[in-house]
Amino acid sequence: MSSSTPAVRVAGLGKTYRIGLSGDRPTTAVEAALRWARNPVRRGSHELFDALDDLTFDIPWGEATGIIGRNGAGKSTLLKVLTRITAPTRGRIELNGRIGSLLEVGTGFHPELTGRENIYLNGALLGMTRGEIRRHFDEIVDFSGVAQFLDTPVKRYSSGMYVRLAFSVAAHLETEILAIDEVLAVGDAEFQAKSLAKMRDVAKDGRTVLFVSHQVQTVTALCTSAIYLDKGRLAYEGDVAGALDLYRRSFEKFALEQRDAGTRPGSGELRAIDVEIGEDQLEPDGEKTILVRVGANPKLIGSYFVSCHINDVNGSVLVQCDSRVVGGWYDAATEHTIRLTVRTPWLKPGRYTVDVFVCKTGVLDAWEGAAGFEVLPHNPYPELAGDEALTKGLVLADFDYKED
Ligand SMILES: Nc1ncnc2c1ncn2[C@@H]1O[C@H](COP(=O)(O)OP(=O)(O)OP(=O)(O)O)[C@@H](O)[C@H]1O
Repeated sequence: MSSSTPAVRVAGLGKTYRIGLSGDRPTTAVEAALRWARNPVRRGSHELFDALDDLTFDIPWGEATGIIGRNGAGKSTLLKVLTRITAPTRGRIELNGRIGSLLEVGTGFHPELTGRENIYLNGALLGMTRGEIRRHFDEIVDFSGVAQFLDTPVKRYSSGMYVRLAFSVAAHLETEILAIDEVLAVGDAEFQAKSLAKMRDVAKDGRTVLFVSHQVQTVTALCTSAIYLDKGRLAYEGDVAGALDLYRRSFEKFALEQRDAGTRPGSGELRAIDVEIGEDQLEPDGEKTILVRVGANPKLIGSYFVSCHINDVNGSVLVQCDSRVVGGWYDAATEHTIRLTVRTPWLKPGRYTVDVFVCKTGVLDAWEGAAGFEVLPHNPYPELAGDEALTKGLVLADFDYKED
């Protein structure tokens, strides 16, 4: 690897999916909504969707580069294209070294083979000799902590064991470039910390790490540079702080845009007018009340229902709540304010967002990020408010729940 040529060079890279075919469908309503918002073009009889569009960038040697962007921005697709899991539709990729990867759990290993056999298989696929693999074998096994199960087929591994071994193989085999997707979040906290340290060492050795994550803290801790993708396009490349700033601002911008019902997905025959949370600061086990005011459309025949998602900061849906469960169907002839109450689960302190859907047979209105709330660290002495309780030493100050 010469330092004058970059580790990765990408020029005019694009990936277009043909959508509407089985297996290519969006998996969630929000996903469908996001696609709709990106105005897929119809070319001929197919609907084509640009998951990546005209990306051009270089990644130098020794960088740990974070790939940041909102859900559906194209982060995983970019890693899949770089690692040749999927072919690009346009453009050019230059990898000036071998690339090891850890993408979705379940890819990369052969389920019927044992841990030991998979280590050799992976090494061979990366073009390594048996001798080279043997040299790293012990450190791979030690790091992964799955020594006891080395001769067990990996299909019997838990997802945590699987990820530990897969990460260990990817990080220890001598590939010059390492591509890791969010998947590490599957492991326990201790393993995540150990993996981050390992990735930092890999970059210090002059190799290059590409890392996809929604976790702002992890990106800050690991990465030395970042690229920010927005709807499949490269919106920023540079330092981590700049990329994270854009990422944070995209949520505010998106929330503002979504207030304008005309920009939201859905048939529009009926729209939510307003969404409120009973209280915007809750205890971890507090009841979450979501009030959805829905307008009227006397021309709409039949009744509708509402549902909502509660999402964590990473955009994962934690709770889905649906008025149909309690027989909540509403007549569109008049305006209604519908109350959805979620009594469980216990939520860890942090910031949550709420998506609201007004539906009949299809989606009439999908309002992503319609409201948000904060779950506070539990105060066992509610008679003393926040700071006062802390200064009196009554509340444990070392809660581990630092959200960004
Ligand atoms: N095989 C496929 N066929 C059709 N569309 C696809 C396929 N794979 C991904 N897409 C679409 O391409 C877009 C980008 O997906 P990708 O998984 O790369 O995004 P991401 O930024 O990694 O999102 P997330 O943060 O949610 O994982 C999404 O809208 C997704 O639905």
